[in-house]
Amino acid sequence: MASIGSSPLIPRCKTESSSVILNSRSYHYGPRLPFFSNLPRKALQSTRFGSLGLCNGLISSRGQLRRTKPLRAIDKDSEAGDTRDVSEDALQATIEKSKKVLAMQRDLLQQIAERRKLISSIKSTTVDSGEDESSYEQGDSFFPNTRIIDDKNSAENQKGRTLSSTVAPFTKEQKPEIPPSAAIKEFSERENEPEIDLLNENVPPQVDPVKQSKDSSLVADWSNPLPSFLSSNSKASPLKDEMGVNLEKPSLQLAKLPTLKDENKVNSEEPSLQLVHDGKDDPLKEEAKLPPLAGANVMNVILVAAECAPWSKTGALCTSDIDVLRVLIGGLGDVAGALPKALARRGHRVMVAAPHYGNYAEAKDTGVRKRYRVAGQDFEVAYFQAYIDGVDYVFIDTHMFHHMEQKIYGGNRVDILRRMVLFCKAAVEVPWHVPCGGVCYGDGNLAFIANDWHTALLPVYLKAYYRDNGLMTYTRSTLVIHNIAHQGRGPVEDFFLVDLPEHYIDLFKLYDPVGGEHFNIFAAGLKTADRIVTVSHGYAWELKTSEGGWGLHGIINENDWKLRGIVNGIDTKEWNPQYDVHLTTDGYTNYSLETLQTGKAQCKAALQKELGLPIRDVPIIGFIGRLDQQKGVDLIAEAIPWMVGQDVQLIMLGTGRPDLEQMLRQFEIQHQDKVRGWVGFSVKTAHRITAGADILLMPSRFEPCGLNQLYAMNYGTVPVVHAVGGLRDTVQPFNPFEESGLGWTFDSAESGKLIHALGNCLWTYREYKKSWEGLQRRGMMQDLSWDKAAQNYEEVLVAAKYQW
Ligand SMILES: Nc1ncnc2c1ncn2[C@@H]1O[C@H](COP(=O)(O)OP(=O)(O)O[C@H]2O[C@H](CO)[C@@H](O)[C@H](O)[C@H]2O)[C@@H](O)[C@H]1O
Repeated sequence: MASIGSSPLIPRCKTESSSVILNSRSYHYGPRLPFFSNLPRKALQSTRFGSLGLCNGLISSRGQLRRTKPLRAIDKDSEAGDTRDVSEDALQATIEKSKKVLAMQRDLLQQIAERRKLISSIKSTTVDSGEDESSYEQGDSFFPNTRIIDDKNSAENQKGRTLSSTVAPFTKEQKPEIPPSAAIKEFSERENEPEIDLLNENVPPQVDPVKQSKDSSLVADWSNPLPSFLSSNSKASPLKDEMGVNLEKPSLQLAKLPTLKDENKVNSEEPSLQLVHDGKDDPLKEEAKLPPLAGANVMNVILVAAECAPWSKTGALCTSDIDVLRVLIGGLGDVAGALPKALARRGHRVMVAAPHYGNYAEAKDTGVRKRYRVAGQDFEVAYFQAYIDGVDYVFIDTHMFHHMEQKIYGGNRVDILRRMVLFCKAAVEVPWHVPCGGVCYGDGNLAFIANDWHTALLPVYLKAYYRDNGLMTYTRSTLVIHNIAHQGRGPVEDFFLVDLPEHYIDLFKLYDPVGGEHFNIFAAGLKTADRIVTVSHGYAWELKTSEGGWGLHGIINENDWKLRGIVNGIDTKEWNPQYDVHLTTDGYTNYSLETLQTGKAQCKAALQKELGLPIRDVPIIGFIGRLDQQKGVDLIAEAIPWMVGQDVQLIMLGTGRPDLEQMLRQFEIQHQDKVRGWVGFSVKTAHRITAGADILLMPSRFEPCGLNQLYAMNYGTVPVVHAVGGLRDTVQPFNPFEESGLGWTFDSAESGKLIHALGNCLWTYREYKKSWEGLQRRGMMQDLSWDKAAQNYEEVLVAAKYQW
């Protein structure tokens, strides 16, 4: 016989007269707790009065004991020392009343069960199975709450404390909506609560079904923008107060039931659009294994970046004079294109806010218009919005951004600064103004992720304009360092372009031997952000050194407590040889681990053909990247005489410094049969080189993370890298004795070292085919996806959330 008392959510009170374990200390019952001990044993047994009384009339809204009218009379009498029997009529009335409540309760449970069944059947037609079900017991009559408790405390729950089978089983499809971590957390909170064991299955918990169904609307609390400790999970929730501790959880579980829209996007706040982007056409979807969800950590996240693939990703020559080096960013666009999707897959509601450089077909004008003042001038801003792959994209439109996609960081220093000021001012208010799927993000439970100096003003504005004034109190900001070499430097007078209170100037002032006393946007952002992330562990360490910190190492050391290195992932949909859209024409082919040898050979021949190189079996060395000091192109230049003496082909794709571009052209002219120097920015060619080359060269002088080596390994292309920053983190050196490792590394930025590493690599390619294949396969078999990184980002965002 199932007992309602089995639900761990329902405080247990053993009601056999001899074993009543109510404890006045834990329940605050009041001074005369054992009043019912005076009741005749007969009355208790025949009417189960003890249970009814306790559970139906004696537990107050705060879980305290409250007395029903008849009991009060009894109590009074007993106080007076009168031990007369309880009035039969009063007892009967109480019993009748309780039966009615019980009937209503059952009815309600039935409704819950029906809803679950409906959802399960919908899910079973739309969701792929294949998940490991072992951790989700398939008990057929368990209330969800009970199940989770069972997982945790199975021994305890062997005692038959299960709920009536009117409730459908907790199916695996429901897993995303009832995150184990959340449930376990709630449970552990409850473990400390007093327990009352209801042995009688006829005893209803103290519930007002009308209220309960009304309070099912607490569904909104799951996505409540308030921090979770202020949300309905709190022990002090109104539900608990009104209905007794034991009834809150069923409502919440009901609230977390998946809905149709949730099927298509984990983000439960998005309405109809969910169905539109269900990813049915995505060939990867079937294979994609759902990562664990964020559970109780779910929050609203807005990633703010000056570029976002595929809409904007820098590649054109930058003529900026705001940075120490006149170079481009490119990897930032890739990260802004991929990390948000991974965060959304974990269940967060995620938006990317980026400038609207061109007319993006997917983005629709929201009609929202706002005006922002930049350096004394008003600018009107429009917001365009799209929803793709579970992510909201909000493009901030103003005439300053138009047609800048080829020169995102181009123009004179003041122009760039004005663009970034306007962008950050507009971005920080996006959660207030821009409805996505009809609902604004709001500023509660909100985390901004700003990226590099371009958006380092955002944490500063968040503080100066809002948090200092009691606004956006629950909003947090994390600043990601993709490249510390670009800092947004200028003369101190630039401070007056950023429209901040005078006393904020100190945040921006920095002195170093390179710039003297100057204005430094990155410095202010690093100091103000709640958390700092950089894109690898190695780079996190380098940033703290005077060589790697580029003048900001002092600030970074001071803020070390909030710095964390998280290695980038890659977009395994964009960069996957099996589905790469750039490998479907011109003789290229898609390939996988199984078809690696034939597929790659075909891509190699296609690449040679496309670039006019001799088509033969010779190692192809590739290089893709910005042509600048960072990427070590000069080391390649020094090694060229040695390289052309080898039987190899070298293909370089890049754009950047004019002198280095010229050098590329020159190499090609001089070594027509061996070298191709492609000056320009071509995503298609980058993909094709990655697929067709055997070796990818990355002699970067510094490399915060590096994406190309990750792409290369995913395509079975073996990297040869300078062991710095993220390159050291991600390319374990080949060990021929153990047949382990992923590529070759060299430990200082010297052409001799490069040649040595590359020489060993070529030797292995030619002489040790098995080892070579092992290297390729190990590279391809890694999980390079963003899922792990997204989980780490989530930890950072959660840490920021609870930081005051
Ligand atoms: N000519 C060209 N044509 C086509 N595509 C081209 C190209 N030149 C570069 N790319 C592409 O641009 C991206 C550059 O990625 P990197 O990691 O090298 O980034 P970058 O140094 O710009 O970014 C910074 O941010 C990223 C992201 O955090 C860090 O990985 C990195 O270390 C840091 O310097 C890659 O997708 C690459 O294929």
